[in-house]
Amino acid sequence: MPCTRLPRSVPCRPTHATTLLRNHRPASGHYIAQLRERASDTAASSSFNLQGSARLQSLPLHIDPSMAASLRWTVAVAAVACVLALQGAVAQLSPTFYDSSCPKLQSIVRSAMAAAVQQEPRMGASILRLFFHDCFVQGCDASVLLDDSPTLTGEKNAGPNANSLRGYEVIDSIKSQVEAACPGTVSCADILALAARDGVNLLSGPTWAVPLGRRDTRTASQSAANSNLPSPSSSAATLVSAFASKGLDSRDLVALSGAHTIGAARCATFRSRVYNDTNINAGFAAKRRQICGAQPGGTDGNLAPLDAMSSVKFDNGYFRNLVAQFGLLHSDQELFGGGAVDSVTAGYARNGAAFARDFVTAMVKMGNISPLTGASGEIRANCRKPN
Ligand code: HEM
Ligand SMILES: [Ca+2]
Repeated sequence: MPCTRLPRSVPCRPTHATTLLRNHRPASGHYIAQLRERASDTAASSSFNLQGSARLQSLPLHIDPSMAASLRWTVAVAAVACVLALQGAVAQLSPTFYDSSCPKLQSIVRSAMAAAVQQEPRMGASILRLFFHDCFVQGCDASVLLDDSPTLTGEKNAGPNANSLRGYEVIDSIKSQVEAACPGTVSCADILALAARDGVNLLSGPTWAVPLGRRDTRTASQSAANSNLPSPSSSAATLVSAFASKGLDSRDLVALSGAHTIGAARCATFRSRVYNDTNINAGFAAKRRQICGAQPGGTDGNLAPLDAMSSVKFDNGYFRNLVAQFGLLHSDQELFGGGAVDSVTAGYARNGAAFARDFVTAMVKMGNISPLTGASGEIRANCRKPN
């Protein structure tokens, strides 16, 4: 007798899901309908991630009930998804997360970013970097956007961020437009993810569907910002391990470093390279020394483009620079010149489309670092402070 009725008392719990899988026989659509109902009940009554429930609900609709094998497979998938969602074992972000709750979201972000980039092209770069510095510290949870307050030490004054990160007002302005359209619905963490994507695309880079559904943290970690964010003096091995500790491999490292195809850096971050490194084009080093004096101090804030060829165009110029020893940061040049990732860098220098493809994949991966979902965290009203 196929299992056609699930007692209402059976919750969506790991043990029960295992039982479900073991006892399951080719079943009817009725069974699936109950499983769906169970999933949405659970969603309503617990911290079950709503996206997980949406996924469960859409699963069986495409199944022909006469196909016993696929039906069994569907039940297995649904049960496993239920287990994982309840355990919070998988981050369940989805590009359609706000489709019904905030249909204008993507167009609001896009047009605000278009205005910001038109006013100052570098802003596309600055917002992209904000997203990186968010994701590497406690995950993509908008911790980077929190201001210091008497009760909270934020990340903005951490070494890698102070006098360096920029673009906070652009995020504030997008947030207030989004709040006006859909109050209390969209997280600052998701706004940042979308704005970073649009900044890249507005500077002629690729575009992609951004998985959404992150929530905002109530805490920040200045110490993690100081220790997790790689320094421009890092070696290749240090960079590889910093990225590995975030679940990103060396190919992701190289692709994501391609973000330095746009934007600028301060002398404070590349002075030592242009005065001391030997793996640098001599003429290029001499030119950059003219921007920065030999001593720290007055010229620390002077800027040079990270990509000498085209710092407002998202292309593969960054990698072509590296192959010619025109890397601006010591850490940039570490990605080419006798190390383990040379072949990846050279590949991107030859093939801009391959870079764009891998950059998108790596951005989605980076955006998946420890998001808060379900009932964790909150939807901040103001990106600068917890509710
Ligand atoms: C691999 C390790 C990385 C290191 C050591 C590094 C370091 C730096 C440094 C020192 C600057 C200049 C900051 C300043 O002068 O104030 C910078 C700028 C920038 N970084 Fe990175 N970065 C890394 C990876 C990334 C990643 C993964 C992204 C994004 C996916 C990124 C995006 C940017 C952008 C867009 C800028 C220019 C920002 C602007 O013009 O406002 N970086 N980075
Ligand atoms: Ca964060």
